[in-house]
This record gives sequence, C-alpha cells and structure tokens, in this order.
Amino acid sequence: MIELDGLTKRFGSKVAVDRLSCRVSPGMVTGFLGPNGAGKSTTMRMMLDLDNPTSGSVRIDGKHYRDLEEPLKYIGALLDAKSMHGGRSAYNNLLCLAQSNRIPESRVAQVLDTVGLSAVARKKSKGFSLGMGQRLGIAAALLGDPQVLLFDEPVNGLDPEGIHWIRNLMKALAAEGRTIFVSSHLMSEMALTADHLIVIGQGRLLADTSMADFIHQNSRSYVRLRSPQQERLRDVLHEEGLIVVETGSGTLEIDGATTEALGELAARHQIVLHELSSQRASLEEAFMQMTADSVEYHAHSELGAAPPPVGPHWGDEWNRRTAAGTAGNGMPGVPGTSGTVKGA
Ligand SMILES: Nc1ncnc2c1ncn2[C@@H]1O[C@H](COP(=O)(O)OP(=O)(O)OP(=O)(O)O)[C@@H](O)[C@H]1O
Repeated sequence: MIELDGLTKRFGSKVAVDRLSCRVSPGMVTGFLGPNGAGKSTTMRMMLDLDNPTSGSVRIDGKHYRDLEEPLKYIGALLDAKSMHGGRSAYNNLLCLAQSNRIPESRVAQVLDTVGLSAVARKKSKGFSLGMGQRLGIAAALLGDPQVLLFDEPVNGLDPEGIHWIRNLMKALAAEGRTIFVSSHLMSEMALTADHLIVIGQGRLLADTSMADFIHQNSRSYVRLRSPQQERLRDVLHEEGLIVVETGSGTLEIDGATTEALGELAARHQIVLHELSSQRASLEEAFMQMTADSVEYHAHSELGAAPPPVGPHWGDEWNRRTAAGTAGNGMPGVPGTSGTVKGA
C-alpha cells in the first residue's frame, strides 16, 4: 500500500506536484495517468526519496522510504532503464545491487530468468537493445522480491512483443498480491493493463476511479446517421422522443437506439440514409477531454495539432459528475467543456 498525503513539490515557481492525496492498493495494477509534464515522474521520485517533497508525505506500508531498513525488499522501481552500468554484464549489475542490499546471490539468476535474460546474463549491458534494457531494469526492481513496484512509462519505445510481455508481467505480479503502480500518458495502454486509475494534470488529482467505472462512464455508444433529408429525419427522430445531437459535419448522433431500429424508422418514413453506423467514443478521447485544461505543451502547427473533437459531448458526463464532485473517490471538480447540443 502506498499513501500520498498532500504531496507537493515546487521547483522554484513551478508547482510540479500539487497537494496530491491518494492511496495505491495491493493486489491490483494502478495506472498513473497524465499528459507530459503532469508530474508523474516527480511523484514517483518522491515515493523513492529521490526528491524531497516541499510539503506533504508518502508512506510505503505505513513508513517513510528513509525509515525502511532494506528498501529494495519493500519497493522496487523501474524509473530509468539506462541507469545500469554499461561496462558491467547484466549479471554483475544485479550482483552489485544484491550485495549492497544483503540480497542472496541466488536471487540474481532467478530474476534474470523471470525477465528472460538468462542467455545474455554475461553480456555487457551497453550492448543491450531498448527492450533488453527494460527487462534488466525490471530484473533490478524485482531483485529484493518487493511487495510494491513502480514502473515509470515501462512500454515506451518497446515493440509489440515487449509491450505484451510487460503487461502480462505487471498483471501476474498484481495477482500475487503486490502493489503495482505504473505511469503512462496513454489511456489506451492503461485500459489494457490497469484495474484502477489515478489521473493527474498539472500536478493535481483529476480522477481516482476504478477502470471499470471509467470505462462505464466514458465509453459512450451511439448511432451516427447521415441523410440528404436531414431536416425531415431530425423531425421524425424527435417525434419518436429520441435525443438527437447535431455534430455540425452533417451527421446526427443518437443515444439509446439501435442501428436496426433507426434503419427501420427511416425506411417507414421513406428517408434516404447515406450513413447508419454504430459508434463508440474512445477512452483516449475521454482522457484528453478530462486533461485538456492541464496539458502543458499544446501543438500549434497544423501538422502537430491535436485532432479536432469528435463530437460535441463526449466526456460531458464525466465533467458534469466531476464538477458536481460525485465521480470517483475524492475528486475535485474539473471545469466542464460543454458542446452545443442542438435539438436535444
Ligand atoms: N528538476 C526539475 N527542475 C525544474 N523543473 C522540473 C524538474 N523536474 C521536473 N520539473 C518540471 O515539473 C513538471 C512535472 O515534470 P514530470 O517529469 O514529473 O512530469 P511527467 O508527468 O513525468 O512528464 P512526462 O510524461 O513528460 O515524463 C514539468 O513541468 C517539469 O518541467
């Protein structure tokens, strides 16, 4: 269990982490999500006593890091996979760590086996690929057989096989009852790995919620209709008591009806349809909506610009609930971003 209580870090006038309070529970993977510069790495560094909090505290199983007698046996971390000594073999890198933490040498071969590096154990780590380097970093984190593990953006730059492996490893470690805390700036990645989500933006807590609740609240499904007789179609839909959202790009979006029912309704009224499709808003879009006000660096050129909003109202339910303070667990309000909903 990790407990953050009012955790704050300032670098001069910059508030990197702002009164963050939350718990990271054992037996599950908790995703730590936020856009670039949100304060994820700084938070993790404070968890490991690599940065001093300006105020507030972090406790690992009730203790401050500096009070843990043999910290590697409580908490392991993959922060920067390149922190290994390149001139040493994988085995010797881990052996040095083991010896300085009173961990038996037999554990070195075990963790190398767990991460699939036994065959290259005697090779110098400077020749390792990015994926092998990540595996070695994870072996180091596992060395003390800790109950708490932190992974900072572990899948960055990995190939699909490596990503798949890390996801499964984190899930397996959580299934053993360990506390797994993994940062990412990709919602789609977290949706595949995490059981629980902590979202931050500009150092502040935006959401603390189970993944299932986040998906339930944000993966809105709806039907998209396009017709050359749009006015007439809208009138018919209204007569049926359906809520219609006009997107501005000549399409209508309808919640709470199936493609079959809408197709038959249009046919009964002899309305021509050019599109009748079932849609689901992506979690990535919901995450971008939630953190839109706290993104530090916005692209301004056309090439690098953020994609246009896909609809006027995805994420509104999230923002409405957060503004009302009812979503998740102890979430502060997030400014609402409402779109125009015509004809609703
Ligand atoms: N040593 C430092 N000195 C000054 N500012 C810092 C320092 N470390 C971090 N910051 C600033 O604090 C903020 C949070 O940075 P941090 O690296 O924790 O964010 P992050 O969420 O991990 O970002 P990313 O996803 O890009 O790694 C950023 O604005 C960053 O520029």
